[in-house]
Amino acid sequence: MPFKISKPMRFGDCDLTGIAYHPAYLSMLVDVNEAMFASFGVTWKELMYDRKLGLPSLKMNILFKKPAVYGDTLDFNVHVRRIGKSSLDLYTVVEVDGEVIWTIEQLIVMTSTVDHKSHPWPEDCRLGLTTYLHPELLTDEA
Ligand SMILES: CC(C)(COP(=O)(O)OP(=O)(O)OC[C@H]1O[C@@H](n2cnc3c(N)ncnc32)[C@H](O)[C@@H]1OP(=O)(O)O)[C@@H](O)C(=O)NCCC(=O)NCCSC(=O)c1cc(O)c2ccccc2c1O
Repeated sequence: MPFKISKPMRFGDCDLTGIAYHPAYLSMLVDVNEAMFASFGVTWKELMYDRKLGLPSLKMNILFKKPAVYGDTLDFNVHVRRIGKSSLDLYTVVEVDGEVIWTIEQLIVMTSTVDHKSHPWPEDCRLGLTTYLHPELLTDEA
């Protein structure tokens, strides 16, 4: 089962032609990633402030298939494809009324915010992420 959450397309998320502006999508994606961690009890605030850990993206591969417009509801489906020692391979499918609007392959690496080097996943994160694990969605290009 992927992690699922919905987000409204607001007026400020759109360009002058009325379709989604892609930086707004990426900003929503960060909120979605944060909500996924919160769903298994790990808050980013605690990770960053107390444990001094960060979650920068190393790689993104985005496909915009159809435009979304003001008033649409974006349904995010986040699949965990692989949990490495410090890396995390996510595949997110975003739909409006069951139609795929955009997809993103995202490689995140857990890092120390002290030296900005990679850091192994803490056990609670690894366990929580396993909830959404779909290794069958891994592709050779990932
Ligand atoms: C992220 C890096 C520190 C990694 O450096 P490096 O590659 O030297 O580290 P390792 O050799 O230890 O590898 C770690 C891990 O990554 C895998 N890997 C490395 N390169 C690749 C690759 N090209 N393709 C696939 N996989 C790769 C490697 O196999 C290891 O996997 P394991 O699972 O085996 O451990 C360094 O690259 C770096 O600093 N990059 C810059 C990151 C950046 O600036 N991103 C821009 C956006 S930042 C951002 O979005 C963001 C930052 C935050 O601090 C946040 C904090 C909290 C929440 C959100 C944040 C956020 O969104």
